Amino acid sequence: MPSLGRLHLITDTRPGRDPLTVVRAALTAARADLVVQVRVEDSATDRETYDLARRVVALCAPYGATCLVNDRLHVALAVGAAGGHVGADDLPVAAARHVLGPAAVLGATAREPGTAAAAVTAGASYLGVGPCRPTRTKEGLPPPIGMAGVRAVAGAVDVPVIAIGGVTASAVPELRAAGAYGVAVVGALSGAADPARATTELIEALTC
Ligand SMILES: Cc1ncc(COP(=O)(O)OP(=O)(O)O)c(N)n1
Ligand SMILES: Cc1nc(C(=O)O)sc1CCOP(=O)(O)O
Ligand SMILES: [Mg+2]
Repeated sequence: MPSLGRLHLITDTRPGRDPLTVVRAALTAARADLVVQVRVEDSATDRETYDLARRVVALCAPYGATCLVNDRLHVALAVGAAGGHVGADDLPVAAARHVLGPAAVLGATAREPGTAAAAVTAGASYLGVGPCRPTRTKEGLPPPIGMAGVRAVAGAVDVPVIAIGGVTASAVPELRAAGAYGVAVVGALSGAADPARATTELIEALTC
């Protein structure tokens, strides 16, 4: 399995957003270092998800960037994505690994060390850990786990920890110091006036 990119751009498909324009801009700046996770609203149909994911796979390919699909692993397989991401309401990690196969990238959400270690044992190749900080992008999340929460999970596992939730470039140094390998963002790129420049700032913070 190739090494995992440190910057994960999660598509923002809320009304009024333009996820493909943001993906294109981020790819020009991050190239092969970018992981794009196709995440859609729960109300989106499988066909809509498939159409978006197919386009993202095609955009990523010339750059050697990685495309993952959130939740809907059948869509990941159908479009030839590199893998997927699952959380507590999705397929269990072991079942997701069975569906995707041994070579796929498989992310799992974990908020504390016990579930993190269990997810790795079940087959997760990276963990999405958060919310690190307050975020308005997703409703219904538990309170932020902060840097201490990231540190606790990172100390319990030997796979990359991808910090998520309210992440900005200025927060990256403390997240790395807490053990995060990389970050996943929605608003920091989707809401940026210049997504390519914002991508460069995140990559620089992640690799300096
Ligand atoms: C990198 C990363 N981390 C966490 C999540 C959240 O997944 P989940 O808990 O399944 O919630 P939804 O995104 O499906 O609403 C993620 N998608 N990516
Ligand atoms: C989809 C998602 N999952 C989270 C979790 O903590 O599990 S936080 C989140 C949204 C992250 O968006 P932003 O970068 O705009 O804060
Ligand atoms: Mg999910």
